[in-house]
Amino acid sequence: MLMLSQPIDLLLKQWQQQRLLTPLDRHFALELASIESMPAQVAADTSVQSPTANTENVQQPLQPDNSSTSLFLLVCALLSQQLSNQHSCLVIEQINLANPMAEDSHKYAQINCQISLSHSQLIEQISQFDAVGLPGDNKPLILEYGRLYLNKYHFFETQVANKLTQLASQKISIELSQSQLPQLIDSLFSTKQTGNSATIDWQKIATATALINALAVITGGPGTGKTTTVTKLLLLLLTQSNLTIRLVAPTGKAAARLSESIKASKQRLHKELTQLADQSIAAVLIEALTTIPEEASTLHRLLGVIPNSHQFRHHQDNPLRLDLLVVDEASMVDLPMMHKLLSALPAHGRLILLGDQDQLASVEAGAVLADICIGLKHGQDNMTSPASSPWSMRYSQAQAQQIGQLTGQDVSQFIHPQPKIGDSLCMLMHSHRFKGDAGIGLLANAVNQANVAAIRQVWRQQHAELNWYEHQQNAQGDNAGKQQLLALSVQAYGEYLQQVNANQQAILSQAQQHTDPEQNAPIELPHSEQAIIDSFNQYRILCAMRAGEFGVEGINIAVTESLKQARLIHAQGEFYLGRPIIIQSNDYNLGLFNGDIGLILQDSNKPERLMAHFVMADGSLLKVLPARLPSHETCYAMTVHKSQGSEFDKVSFVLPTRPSIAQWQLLTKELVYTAITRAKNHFYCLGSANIFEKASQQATSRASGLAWRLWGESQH
Ligand SMILES: Nc1ncnc2c1ncn2[C@@H]1O[C@H](COP(=O)(O)OP(=O)(O)OP(=O)(O)O)[C@@H](O)[C@H]1O
Repeated sequence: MLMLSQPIDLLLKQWQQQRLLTPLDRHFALELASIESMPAQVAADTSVQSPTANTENVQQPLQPDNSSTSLFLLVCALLSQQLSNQHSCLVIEQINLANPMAEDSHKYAQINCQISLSHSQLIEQISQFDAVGLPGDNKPLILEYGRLYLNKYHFFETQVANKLTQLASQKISIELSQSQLPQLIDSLFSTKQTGNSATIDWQKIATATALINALAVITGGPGTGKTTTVTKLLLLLLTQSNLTIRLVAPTGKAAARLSESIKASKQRLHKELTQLADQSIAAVLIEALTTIPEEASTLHRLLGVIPNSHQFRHHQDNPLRLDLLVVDEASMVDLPMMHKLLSALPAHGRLILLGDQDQLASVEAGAVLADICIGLKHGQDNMTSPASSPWSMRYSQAQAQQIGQLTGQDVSQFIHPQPKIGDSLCMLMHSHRFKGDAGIGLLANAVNQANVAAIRQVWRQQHAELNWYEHQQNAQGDNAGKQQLLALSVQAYGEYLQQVNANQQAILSQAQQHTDPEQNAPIELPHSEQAIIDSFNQYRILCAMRAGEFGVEGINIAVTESLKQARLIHAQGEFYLGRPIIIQSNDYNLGLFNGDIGLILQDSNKPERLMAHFVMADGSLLKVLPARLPSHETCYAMTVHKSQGSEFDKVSFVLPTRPSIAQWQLLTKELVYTAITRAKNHFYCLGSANIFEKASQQATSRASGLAWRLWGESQH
């Protein structure tokens, strides 16, 4: 069955040493082998270094190995490797039989293992193992349609698919003859605002979608009007009935931004409504507008964290008390979290998912939002070029008809014989932020379509809002691009640090005037804490990598040094005035979570004391003594992953100079797209054209059966 250069247990160890497997992957395989009642000499822990383990780059002759134990260990190691890389399962057909442990990008890897079976024979062999069962079996591994799962992930995936399909099938009936809804919709979506009455107004259709379906998934890139649309549709829903609505996002930062966006959108809408010609309609809408909630919380807070437990207070048997849940930044929600969220939804609960399907997938397993949307990829059936295929809606006849009645929009061209969950989906494609020929929008689109010619053209056009810093040596032997990046960063963070320093000066001069602290009047500071935090959030350096000179670690050190030289910071101790920090673990007692960003500032109530200042999801300010902070690091630069759900006026994106094989796996088009779309007005990139272009062509693919469960055979 196998051809091996060494016994499998030694090979597992070798792959671990070569970092193709993690220690966990290897132990997972060995542990399962013990359940499978494999021979002791193989199943036993072989963690002691074996003198025969061959890690040299020498090709050993392959020997046949027909033991099912060896095959089982190999398959378990491959499954665990997939799970470590955020896949939900191992797709047997995708195993490279000629060299199963070789990485895709590592074409010349030495061959030390081959599987001498066809994929279908391999599936048959795997199904014979004791530890492998069929869906519903109480076995550690589940094999279904050629996908091998850990039982737990199979359960999550089937539950998520079932709940989404069931929600999508729940229609909300509207008695149109007695409803004011069509007039209300018309009043909210005037042609003046959408600009062009001849084209389809997808925001209007997204609104109708959420009015008539218990599940609505509204997706689109930055500035396509997701928040504007959801505000309007909440308004319409609230004119119909009193609903308990909750707004959530995966992180505190994203929740705070959702709150801000909803508030801003309500204000804009209020202004528009006061100008409506029909005063009676305006009165109905303005009244409902005031009842739209503004406060958003994190998913964790909504579900009720139980400290030191993976369980939440709300679940299937203690559902959430709400009628409608709006989840923003849904692309960040991983498979286990989506399962927990859907299980906690009450039976009558409606769900609206908002997000950008093209952004980075969740940090943990799965790519739930992308899997939900994949059925809208036109031409997906032949899978020729999924990255660049266009999106196309997929409606049932009844849905198209109802949309027509509610909005006056004709979507009959999108009627599909097998709409599946398509009736619940609506994609907004027109960005109102990056208008026409704005460079950031054009670059984001070109990357999204993995279109190298278009990427080159956008850079050639020399848009004012796009700047390229090349990794190249200058006469002094320094990296010229990096020097430019550091100069820009000193200038950009300089504005924030000048405010911090101006406050310090004000405090010092006050202290000099009043030597008796008892007599100190409250100090009038030139800049409020909020203004300082807003100033810091104007600019951010986003790195593709964590480690190395051009990773978060190296860039943070370099920026700190440059700011010191510019005398903008006086970084003597660990906690110096103005140091930005990012939290790296959850502290439920303090209410701080992984990814929260804080600034070390003087406490306005007690200026002699430095405190870490955080803006919470509800917009309030949390001050924490530095000594009490959970693990954290400096945050002039952060990873693109951690920047999801945030936006900055200016963004610098840093690519590595010579990525390793492992680093190449992280350099994907979703990463580049996410970095670009964090920038509102200026995008700077430090890199090399070939790395930028190659990364833009690498689409993330997460093995999962969710798309197939939701959309059927064409996504198999
Ligand atoms: N139909 C429209 N016509 C004109 N401007 C619009 C329209 N829809 C939204 N906008 C404007 O576009 C901007 C972005 O809208 P909005 O915040 O709703 O987008 P979003 O998709 O939620 O963005 P983000 O990706 O930042 O969450 C806002 O200034 C909004 O007023």
